[in-house]
Amino acid sequence: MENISNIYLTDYIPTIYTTPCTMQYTQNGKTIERGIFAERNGVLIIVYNKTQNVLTLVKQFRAAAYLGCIPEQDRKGIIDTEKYPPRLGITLEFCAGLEDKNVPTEQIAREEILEECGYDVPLEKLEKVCTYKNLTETTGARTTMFYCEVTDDMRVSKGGGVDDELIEVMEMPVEKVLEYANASNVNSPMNFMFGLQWFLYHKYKHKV
Ligand SMILES: Nc1ncnc2c1ncn2[C@@H]1O[C@H](COP(=O)(O)OP(=O)(O)O[C@H]2O[C@H](CO)[C@@H](O)[C@H](O)[C@H]2O)[C@@H](O)[C@H]1O
Repeated sequence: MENISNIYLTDYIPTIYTTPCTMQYTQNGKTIERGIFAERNGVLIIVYNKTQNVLTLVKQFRAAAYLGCIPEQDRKGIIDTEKYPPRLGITLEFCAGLEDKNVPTEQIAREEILEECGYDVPLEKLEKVCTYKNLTETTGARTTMFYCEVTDDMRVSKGGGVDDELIEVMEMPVEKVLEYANASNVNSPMNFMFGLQWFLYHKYKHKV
């Protein structure tokens, strides 16, 4: 996973995943401009394997998380990977994915669990938690969070993602996840911290 080299930034190349734009509006007579990096809506699934009593998480290299570790003055040309090793961009997250098909959100979530974590779950196993905004100022996209309990017999593959995804599935006892999340610097997104808090409060306290 960390075999990453030849990293450099280019001008923005349009993709179907992100749309940068500027919104202008007049508020109380004053013209305001706001830069927006619109992105697609997505799903996040807290997967708990109740045979093993572990949370099923995913580890992967995230380009934006890596970029955030590099000061602006060192972003020109080929990035110095001795100074900024690619492991800085490896994050631990809940299973997640973008709503890139015109099918119900539950179906997107089911497919992400299969592709990333290797569990084939019936739709009725998915418990919708809530839908929330990712970042209100920069993207405005929403994520629908689900909770899903799985058992060993639902495993049909190793998971690991599809196409250019390179995902390592990490099945961790809750105590280990808590140890990780209690560090002063955590290489995980806000939705991981939120999902973990939700799980502890609504599910885990009833299990111990
Ligand atoms: N910005 C981008 N530029 C180019 N290609 C891209 C891209 N984002 C995705 N892709 C392509 O789409 C593929 C599938 O992505 P997924 O649907 O699995 O979403 P991902 O797990 O990256 O999380 C995504 O969805 C979750 C849930 O909303 C978010 O938390 C997370 O930030 C978001 O990356 C990637 O392998 C990549 O090829």
